[in-house]
Amino acid sequence: MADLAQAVRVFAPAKINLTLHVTGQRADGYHLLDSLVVFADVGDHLAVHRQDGFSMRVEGREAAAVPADTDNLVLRVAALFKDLQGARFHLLKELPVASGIGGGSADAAAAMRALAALSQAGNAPDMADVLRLGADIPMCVRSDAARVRGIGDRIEPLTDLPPLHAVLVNPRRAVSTPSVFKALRNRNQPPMPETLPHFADASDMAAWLGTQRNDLEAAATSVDPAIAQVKAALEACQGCMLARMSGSGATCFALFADHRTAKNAAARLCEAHPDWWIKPARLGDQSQRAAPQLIRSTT
Ligand SMILES: C[C@@](CO)(OP(=O)(O)O)[C@H](O)COP(=O)(O)OP(=O)(O)OC[C@H]1O[C@@H](n2ccc(N)nc2=O)[C@H](O)[C@@H]1O
Ligand SMILES: Nc1ncnc2c1ncn2[C@@H]1O[C@H](COP(=O)(O)OP(=O)(O)O)[C@@H](O)[C@H]1O
Repeated sequence: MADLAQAVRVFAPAKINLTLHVTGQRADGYHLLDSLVVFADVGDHLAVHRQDGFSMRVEGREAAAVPADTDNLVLRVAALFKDLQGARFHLLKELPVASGIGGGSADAAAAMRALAALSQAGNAPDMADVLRLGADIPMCVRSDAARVRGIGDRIEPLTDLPPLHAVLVNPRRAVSTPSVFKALRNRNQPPMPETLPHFADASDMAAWLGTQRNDLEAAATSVDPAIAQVKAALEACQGCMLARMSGSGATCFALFADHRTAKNAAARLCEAHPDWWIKPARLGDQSQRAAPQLIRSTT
């Protein structure tokens, strides 16, 4: 049998909630959601080496706000792996923290994919324990387009979505997810239709998305009014087919017909708002890109 790999690198793609309907609330306070989720070719990068004992280093443009101790979701998810003796993590942080695009969840999910490649089968943690760490983590493990219901635990893969071109914008202001859920007025909104339509192309899909919602948008905007400014700036971009907030904010996305139009819009926004985090992105299935890549092998 081949020896286990010694080290792998993994990409942790940003999660984008194209829709986010809040359909109820459980007795424990968690909200029931119905969300169409895709992943971006923008994200964090994690390298994981086998070693005895755990250690972590966080670098990159967005590293300052990220804990590098046992509060980091990477170390917290690693602690759930049975019999794992240790690992060295090196996180390159590109995604803004507490921004509604699941950065911490994406990192935790990337650590799970890496540790699955580095450890013996059977060591993997229970999904119920993972879900308690972060409701977004299970959907980020696959990093593939999905309809997500429950509190994030009912994941149905969506295979025939058209590729989407977007611009992601964060005003560089962290928004806390619990504070947004707390500010929510209506916790019982209608779900998406039981059967989603087939989309001929990106513009067909954007038109349908326009009939759906992010039910957290008003609550998040009451927590941080800068979200309204970000959304208005995206809506004013040439070729914008739809602008909406992702997750609990503050990141908003806009959809465009092609990558060139998205890149032009991003360039203009960068000129007008040099202090914002602005990225053109391709949205869809990132599962191949997110798969662990061997750094060194003993085989
Ligand atoms: C809103 C969403 C939509 O995808 O995304 P983000 O804004 O975080 O990216 C997620 O549901 C967030 O998932 P995640 O960020 O993992 O949240 P968790 O750490 O599990 O929960 C943080 C807090 O948010 C609230 N929470 C979270 C998920 C949920 N379905 N109902 C809730 O009420 C709870 O108050 C919980 O204590
Ligand atoms: N690897 C990580 N990256 C980002 N935040 C992390 C990480 N580990 C723990 N956290 C904590 O998780 C909280 C939520 O961050 P994040 O996952 O980026 O939010 P969101 O899901 O809204 O994008 C932050 O306040 C941060 O302190």
